Amino acid sequence: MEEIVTLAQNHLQAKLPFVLYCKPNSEAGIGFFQQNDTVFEVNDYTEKGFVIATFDGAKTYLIPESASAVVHFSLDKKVMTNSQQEVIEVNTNSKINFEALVAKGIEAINNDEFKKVVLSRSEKVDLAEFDLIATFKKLIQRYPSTFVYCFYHPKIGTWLGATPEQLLKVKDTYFETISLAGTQIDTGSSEIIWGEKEKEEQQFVTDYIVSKVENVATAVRYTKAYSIKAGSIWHIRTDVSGQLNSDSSLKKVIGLLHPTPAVCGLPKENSKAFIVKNEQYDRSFYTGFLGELNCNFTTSTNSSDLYVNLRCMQIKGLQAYLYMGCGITKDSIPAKEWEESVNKSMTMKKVL
Ligand SMILES: C=C(O[C@H]1C=CC=C(C(=O)O)[C@@H]1O)C(=O)O
Repeated sequence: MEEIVTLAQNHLQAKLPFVLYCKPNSEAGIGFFQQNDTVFEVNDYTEKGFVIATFDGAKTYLIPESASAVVHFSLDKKVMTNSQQEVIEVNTNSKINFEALVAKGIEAINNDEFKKVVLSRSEKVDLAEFDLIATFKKLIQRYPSTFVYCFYHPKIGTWLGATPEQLLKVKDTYFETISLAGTQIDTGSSEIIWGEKEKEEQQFVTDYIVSKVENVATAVRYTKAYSIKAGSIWHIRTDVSGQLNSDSSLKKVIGLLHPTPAVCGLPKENSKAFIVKNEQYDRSFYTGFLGELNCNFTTSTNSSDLYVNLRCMQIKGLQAYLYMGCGITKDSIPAKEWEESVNKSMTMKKVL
């Protein structure tokens, strides 16, 4: 890991783009070190490299393999305990604004504008000091079951995160994706019980994904919903897989899935319009997607491995902008959704 730290620090100093990432439950990580500062964009999804796309689909950037040194590194994964005291400061204005936004979302659901909408907020945290690579290392140690990354491009920005959500994995015609929604904080109990609100919220995602992939694939299968933990947060998850039809391009499949009701809503267009109109900030790469495009850089085989950009933050100088969102249904309670967003923010706050 020390070699990669030096490489990344040199690239930072030279203002050259790079990305470091580590797949869920992996013993090794990968770094892409771009050799120039060109901004590359994905055109037709046949490109090879590391992709990062915005929520609104407006920008899909690439660190191309052809312009980069690709470096493998092993991880120093000493597991961190959660014993640290967590100080939760409540910003009253943010709470009032977020709860009002959620209430507006519930009202729109009651007016039949849509069935579900995922509403989010951004929180600025002032930092006394910040070390990008050290923070990335802390994310790896704390969240080994997630996709952890740190992305730097002098003309695009600095982002890092630890996401529990796969968007799409494709190898030849075989694909996998997941439906992830419903949140509860880990209390240490071995029995995880879900309320009807959370079950319904996750079922919306599963139904949407299955209905979309059935248009482009055969032999579609899905598991029973089960509980899964990321850091100190539990979610409900269903695994979906199948065989893509020969004319189902990556571009087509991603276009059908993204953004799923896990980060947008149902139906997609109405809920997206509500988000864009009412959230009053630009999600940018939060709830976009990122990962390997057309190459598994560990095995050098042709496959794609993409994740939804959750539990992430953008760094601007000595300020971190944290992003967190909550699935809103007719049964949502604004104060509970606020609390959920605070719990999600702790994923990032613990490493700052
Ligand atoms: C939108 C986020 O989470 C999504 C994924 C899992 C559970 C979610 C929920 O319970 O609302 C969200 O749908 C986020 O973490 O910012």
